[in-house]
Amino acid sequence: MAGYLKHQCYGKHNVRVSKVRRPRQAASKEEQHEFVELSVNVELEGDFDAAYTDGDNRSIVATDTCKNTVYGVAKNHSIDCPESFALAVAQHFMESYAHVSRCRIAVSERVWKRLLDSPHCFSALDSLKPTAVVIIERGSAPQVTAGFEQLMIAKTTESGFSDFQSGEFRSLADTEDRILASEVSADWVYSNAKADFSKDRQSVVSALLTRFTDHFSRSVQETLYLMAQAALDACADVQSITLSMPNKHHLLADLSAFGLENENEVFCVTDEPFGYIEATIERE
Ligand SMILES: O=c1[nH]c(=O)c2[nH]c(=O)[nH]c2[nH]1
Repeated sequence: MAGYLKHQCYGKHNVRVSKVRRPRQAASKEEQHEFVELSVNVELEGDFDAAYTDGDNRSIVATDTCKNTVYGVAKNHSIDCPESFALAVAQHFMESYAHVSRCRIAVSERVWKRLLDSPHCFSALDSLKPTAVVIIERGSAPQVTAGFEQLMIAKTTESGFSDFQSGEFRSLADTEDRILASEVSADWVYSNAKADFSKDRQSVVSALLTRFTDHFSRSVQETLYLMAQAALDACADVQSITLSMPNKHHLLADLSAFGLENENEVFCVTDEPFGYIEATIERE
């Protein structure tokens, strides 16, 4: 054979699981349901070389078993947040299979919110998607990363972009008043796995949003940096945070051909191409 097996990793992706909790209200006989839905990626590394090189499957935990493990852990544990569920699944694999050296569990949540006051009807219109990744290497403490995707935010003033490089291909004019819109993704890394994940999640999101509103933005880059610093200030257990803030352009529509003035009122919304802006801020 011309090559050797340098790296291998396998598991099951997009294992979708939902869970209903049916606590009975003390005061009434009505059940007030709670509903959570997660999509889970399982990846295992370890002593599986022979399956690749010799067709020897004896060490393989079937990906079907990986899928079933997600359902089993969902049955045996309450699903309080993506972080604690990812930890429980990762710990299950590490405790059950001594030849697994590293387990990575990535979870993303679809948030179902109670519809009106119904005890059992929900809607999932909310855009923010909580995420978590837990990695356990044998002999090391779990490494927990929490985050979210698809947080749509915009400000219709208090944003400008000026004094940037002039060059052969610059056409964009300086502006002191524009729309700033983004679909934010965040990942924050914990310094330990014993943090209060649910409380910290609320604090991080609230700090990010508050900072977004409270200043004149000179660029997406500056706003991203200020938001990330606010998140670190809000949560002592967070070691670093990565924010990705694509600039979803709202460009002033040129209505001059129709004899119409456009006083920062009507915009062309473009999905593509978009500005890509990302940074990681690490606690000093
Ligand atoms: O906040 C911004 N940062 C950029 O780097 C950039 N580039 C651009 O065309 N518009 C913007 N806006």
